[in-house]
Amino acid sequence: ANGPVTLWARDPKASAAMQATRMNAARLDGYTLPESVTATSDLNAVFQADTILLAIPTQKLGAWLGEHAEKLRGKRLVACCKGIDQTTLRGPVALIEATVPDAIAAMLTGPSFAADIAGQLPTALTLACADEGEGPYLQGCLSTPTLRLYLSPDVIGAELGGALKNVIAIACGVCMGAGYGESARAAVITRGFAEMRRIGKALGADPETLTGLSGFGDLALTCTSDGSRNYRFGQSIGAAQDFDPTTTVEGAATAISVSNLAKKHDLDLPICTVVAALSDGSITPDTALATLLSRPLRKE
Ligand SMILES: NC(=O)C1=CN([C@@H]2O[C@H](COP(=O)(O)OP(=O)(O)OC[C@H]3O[C@@H](n4cnc5c(N)ncnc54)[C@H](O)[C@@H]3O)[C@@H](O)[C@H]2O)C=CC1
Ligand SMILES: O=C(CO)COP(=O)(O)O
Repeated sequence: ANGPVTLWARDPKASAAMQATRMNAARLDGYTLPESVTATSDLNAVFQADTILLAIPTQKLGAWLGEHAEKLRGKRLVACCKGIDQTTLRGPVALIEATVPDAIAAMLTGPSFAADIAGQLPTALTLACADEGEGPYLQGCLSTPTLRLYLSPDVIGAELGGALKNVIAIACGVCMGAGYGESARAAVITRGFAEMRRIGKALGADPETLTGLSGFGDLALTCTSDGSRNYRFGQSIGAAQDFDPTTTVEGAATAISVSNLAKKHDLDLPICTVVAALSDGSITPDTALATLLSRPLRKE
């Protein structure tokens, strides 16, 4: 809404339809694009901008950045995706920093369903940027009267919160789909949050960041709402129902990355580990439950 904004999509038919109808019927039906938005499939139009928001799913981001690294040099690159890359075990900001080292990297994250933002419902997010000069600039130009951005210098904490809450949301969906109940879901949210803090500590995140919008805030939203695709994916596993494989479910891939991070850093992450196995169908919900409940009793 603060435009002008160029909205790029790979598929020329999809971008032409968006430009003509002012809607994205396939992904965000019922919402009109602001007049300031121009949809295109021409990437050169994107490279003319100084600030680029990247909403490509995390597992595809590294290759896209690598392909266009030269054109992205010196730009402000704001990652909007939430996940940990399976190949490199990096989050979106670390992927940007590794691939386009002279870009200004930032992360926009926190509790926000796309439809809520498009409907101009009140929303608060974290804008994480380690650059003290550019962070406030991005905070200002991406905030609107209904979209309130809080600034953080902690990009590691912000990218971990967004990535890990999706994994815990799958576990919560499984819990509800399998009929384990709301008390069990509350336990998963709480013990999942403990795992998030454990990973954050190992990777150098500020613990305060994980208690903010990008961590606890997004965990609260995604673990309790079937507006979340990760939660719904978990529900389908719990209820042994089919799930549309074309739906973007970042937490399934990220759970595997987290399991590998657990091995690398010698971390005990039981919920994330069972989510990785549940997501690829190698264990059932009842086996996951038995695994978690039979662990030795310990201090909280
Ligand atoms: N939808 C939501 O409410 C929110 C989504 N996000 C994050 O945004 C990211 C994207 O999610 P959505 O936009 O919701 O998913 P989506 O599935 O609606 O859209 C993803 C788009 O990326 C395109 N795409 C896939 N691979 C690509 C590639 N290699 N190059 C170019 N385009 C490619 C797909 O064709 C699709 O149009 C995810 O990381 C998600 O966690 C974050 C906050 C809210
Ligand atoms: O990140 C989101 C909300 O903050 C969207 O969650 P899903 O990707 O699970 O739909």
